[in-house]
Order: sequence, then structure tokens, then C-alpha cells
Amino acid sequence: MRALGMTGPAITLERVSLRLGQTAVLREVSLHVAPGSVHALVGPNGAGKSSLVKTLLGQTPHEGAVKIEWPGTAVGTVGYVPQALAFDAGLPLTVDDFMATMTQRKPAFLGFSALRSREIGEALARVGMADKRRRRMGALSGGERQRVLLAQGMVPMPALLVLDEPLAALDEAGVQVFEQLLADFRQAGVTVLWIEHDLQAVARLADSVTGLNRQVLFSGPPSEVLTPEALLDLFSTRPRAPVAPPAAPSPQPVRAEEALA
Ligand SMILES: Nc1ncnc2c1ncn2[C@@H]1O[C@H](COP(=O)(O)OP(=O)(O)OP(=O)(O)O)[C@@H](O)[C@H]1O
Repeated sequence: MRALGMTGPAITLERVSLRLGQTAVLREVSLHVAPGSVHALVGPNGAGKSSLVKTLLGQTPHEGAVKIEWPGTAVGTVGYVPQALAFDAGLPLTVDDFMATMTQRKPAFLGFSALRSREIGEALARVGMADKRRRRMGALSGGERQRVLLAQGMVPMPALLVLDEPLAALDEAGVQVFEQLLADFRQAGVTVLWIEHDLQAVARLADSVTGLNRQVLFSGPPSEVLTPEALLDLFSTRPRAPVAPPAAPSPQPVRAEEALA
């Protein structure tokens, strides 16, 4: 992997709350991502993972503090790989056109610079798509499209990379490509924030993981925090109700294990 000019930032969220319409999507979320680490975000559907990422990227009005601390004075490049993009199968947009559109400001039909063209070629090669640059996006399989999405997140090479379910459509070979990329990112000092539903992949590949269900339930190294009890707690209620103040004596609460039995 090419040496980077800058390694990744540290990320700190302090008591971040987000309300969308009537919904409290994030409640007092605090977490820390070490610079150059691979940090996973896990939680049930609707837990607020994508919303947290949007908040991190400055796209939502929120309460609390979001700090991205770059090494040195310059702000580095942020790459973002979205969950999925829908394409009209008939759209005359090639993989190259898509990469140009996503990675530069000038219109794709004006082409791209030699440097950018080389970077795009390298990124597509790293995800095994170098021979499909002229194929229409609408003609790609779901997994191939996912690989192209990954590639666009690497042009220009970011110091912070945010991945929203990158494994969702990947086959076994694609997963291996992803594992190699993560190893390369780690070696280059890129900070990776990774939303993922595949808990085994998280346990195998992440340095740290946060369990989120509107609020943080756990955060730490996967081997320490991904316990059966913590996962049961994270996935057995969705979304979490606000914590109610203590009330008058009431029947014993049903434990999550019993509720699921
Ligand atoms: N603009 C909005 N107005 C109201 N509610 C919203 C809005 N956008 C998202 N939500 C709600 O916020 C909650 C969190 O959504 P979010 O997409 O962040 O969850 P997620 O953890 O990424 O889920 P998934 O795993 O399904 O992708 C959901 O209940 C969603 O319906």
C-alpha cells in the first residue's frame, strides 16, 4: 500500500444526542476511537448506527460534542462507503464514470486526470474489479457493486474511512478482499469506523467494538465485550425505551433471557 501523508485521527463523542422528528435516535452517546484502529459499531436495525455516522460526518444537528482530532494541523481525507446504492439497470453509467463522479468535483464526462485515473485503476484492482472498468454499473452483480463502492472510498486514499455494512453483499472471495484491505488500512494507520451486522467478522477483525441501541451498551475489545449476555441484551430489545424513573413497587421485571426463552 502506498505510504500516506497522514495517519488517521482519533474520534471522541461526548454525550451526543440526536432527535429526528419525534424519535430520540441517539441518547447521550459517548465513545472513543483510537487513531489508526479498526472500530466496529454493532446493534439491531434502527439502533442509530447510520445516524451516528451521519452525525460524525457533520450532517445532523445534534447535542453534545463530536471531536475528530487529526494528527498535525491539517484536516485529512475522509472516505465513506455507503450501505448500498440503487442503480437503474439501463443507466449508461460505467464503473469508470461512477468512480469519476464519486471522486472528483468536475463532471464525469470531462474525464479525469492521469493521477486520478491511476488511483482509480489501483483501487479497482485492489477489490478485484480492474477488468470491469467499462462495464455498466447497472450490469454488475450485487457483490461486484459492493466492491466498486469499497473502491470509491479509497480514492483519494483516506486517513479516516467510514464503512456502512461493507460485507452485506460480498461472497467468500469478497470477504477475503475486505480482510486484506483492513489489514492494509491498519498497517497504514488509517482510522476505520465500521458498521457491521456480522458479529463473527467483527470479533475476528476489529480492534474495538461499540454496541449501540440508541445508547451505548458496551464498548471495548471484541474479546472482552462481545459476551453472550451483552449480545442478548443488545439484540433482545429494540429500540430501547427511555430509562424510566423508579416507580412504585411492581411485579418483577422479565429478564431478557426469559423473554426470549
Ligand atoms: N429523518 C428521520 N426522521 C425520523 N426518524 C428517522 C429519520 N431518519 C432515521 N430515522 C429513524 O432513526 C432510527 C435509526 O436509524 P438508523 O438508520 O440510524 O439505524 P441503523 O442502526 O443504521 O439501522 P440498520 O441496521 O437497519 O441500517 C430508525 O428508527 C429510523 O427510522
